Amino acid sequence: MPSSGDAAGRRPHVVLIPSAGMGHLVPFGRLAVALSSGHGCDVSLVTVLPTVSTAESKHLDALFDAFPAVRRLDFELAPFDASEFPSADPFFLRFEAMRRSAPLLGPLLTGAGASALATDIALTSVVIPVAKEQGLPCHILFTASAAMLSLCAYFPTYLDANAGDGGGVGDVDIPGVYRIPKASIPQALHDPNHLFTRQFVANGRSLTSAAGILVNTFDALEPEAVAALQQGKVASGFPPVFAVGPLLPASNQAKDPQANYMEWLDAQPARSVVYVSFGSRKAISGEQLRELAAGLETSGHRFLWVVKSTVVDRDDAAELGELLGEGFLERVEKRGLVTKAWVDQEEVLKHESVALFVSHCGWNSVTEAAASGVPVLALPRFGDQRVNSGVVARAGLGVWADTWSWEGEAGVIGAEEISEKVKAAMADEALRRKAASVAKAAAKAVAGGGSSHRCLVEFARLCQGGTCRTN
Ligand SMILES: O=c1ccn([C@@H]2O[C@H](COP(=O)(O)OP(=O)(O)O[C@H]3O[C@H](CO)[C@@H](O)[C@H](O)[C@H]3O)[C@@H](O)[C@H]2O)c(=O)[nH]1
Repeated sequence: MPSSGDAAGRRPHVVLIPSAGMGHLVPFGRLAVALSSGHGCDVSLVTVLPTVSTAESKHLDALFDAFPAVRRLDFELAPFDASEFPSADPFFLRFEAMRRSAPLLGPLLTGAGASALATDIALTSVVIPVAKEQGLPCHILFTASAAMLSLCAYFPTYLDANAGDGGGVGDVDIPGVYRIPKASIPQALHDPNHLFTRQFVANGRSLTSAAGILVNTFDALEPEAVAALQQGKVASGFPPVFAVGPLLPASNQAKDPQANYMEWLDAQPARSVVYVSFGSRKAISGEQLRELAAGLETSGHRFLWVVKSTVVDRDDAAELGELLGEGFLERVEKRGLVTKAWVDQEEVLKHESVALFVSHCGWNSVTEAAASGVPVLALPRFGDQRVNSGVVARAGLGVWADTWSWEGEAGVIGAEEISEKVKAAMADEALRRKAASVAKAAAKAVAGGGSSHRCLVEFARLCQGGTCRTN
């Protein structure tokens, strides 16, 4: 039953505070739509200004237009002198600006009449203290996999237990989940003194301060990790965990009027196209791009390849043709489309011509492939993407070519290997059937009475001031 209000009949007002980057903003927008449309919550989505990219501004504008029930709560960052950090990336600068603007957040939340908050793991050190001051429960929407959440939750304990072993990190056997091999763990975590590792450990410890943790996954996709987290096997004192995914696309992507990829897909035979995309962030080097181009060419298959300037190393910011190898675009003209546009990935994955998704396994892409039943050929690059690729392989949603040699996150996979893997995955009927069954399980999870739907109901009840029955 959706919550219908507190004793005085008031609906809970959940304020969502995302961190920067499309990979984080997209699931927050989807959660906002889900909570406001079917679960009796008033929902505000904090829009941090200025946004870090035009993709973000366009995405937010399209979302608020399409879903007026989601309130826009603008949060103007206090000006600060970014030249203090000459070589910092935009995401670090955004975090620093948020940290410095934290005193402005309390009045914003009071003014909005918030009754509960949900924020990103990256912002807990900023938001949880403000929530405490305001007496508001603060939840986390974890935007990566439950496997990654369990690694994050367990990692502080793991490091404490292995402190005497020369400080290195090996395989990590997460209680109740499974053993994550060293080669899958984000590379920076191999060094316990790395800044990223210290932040990861701080994030892991902060999880127990949250009132609840939402994860964009579902029971059937990650049965071990979801159960272990919900049963408190991974870390003690863990808050309730709500597996609410796949958070469904809200069909609200900002459309690029110049882009012709849908017409191109319409003209291709059913289940003939390999869709290739590596998310919204820098994820692939120029050298890897050229190997991928050559691999796609020799595979002989049709392909739609989304190459973003932000996905290309800054040093390689050349024209596409030059970037992908001489004559490539001309040679593949009849069977390949390479675009720099922002595509509506949901629409692409649902298109009947698409047969395979060559993906970096950013978690949103994995959940979208799961919802669409398109098999994944995992080509992870950095951060959580190897852990996610392991999930993809375990669930039968795709193949992770873990025979691909591990040469660190900057390693390059050769054209021949890519070509062989693409050909094998395109010919794999059993894989196609398994991916379709994952999509059925995803649809069941989010339908009324399904596991993810029940978790959202429980979450809304908790925001209402009720008790939680999920865990
Ligand atoms: O042309 C495009 C490109 C991307 N997308 C969407 O943008 C999102 C991208 O998210 P994701 O697939 O997760 O990739 P990243 O942008 O790389 O995501 C970052 O955030 C994720 C969630 O925390 C992590 O799992 C990744 O490793 C991290 O790089 C997805 O919803 C895509 O559908 C589009 O719709 N059109």
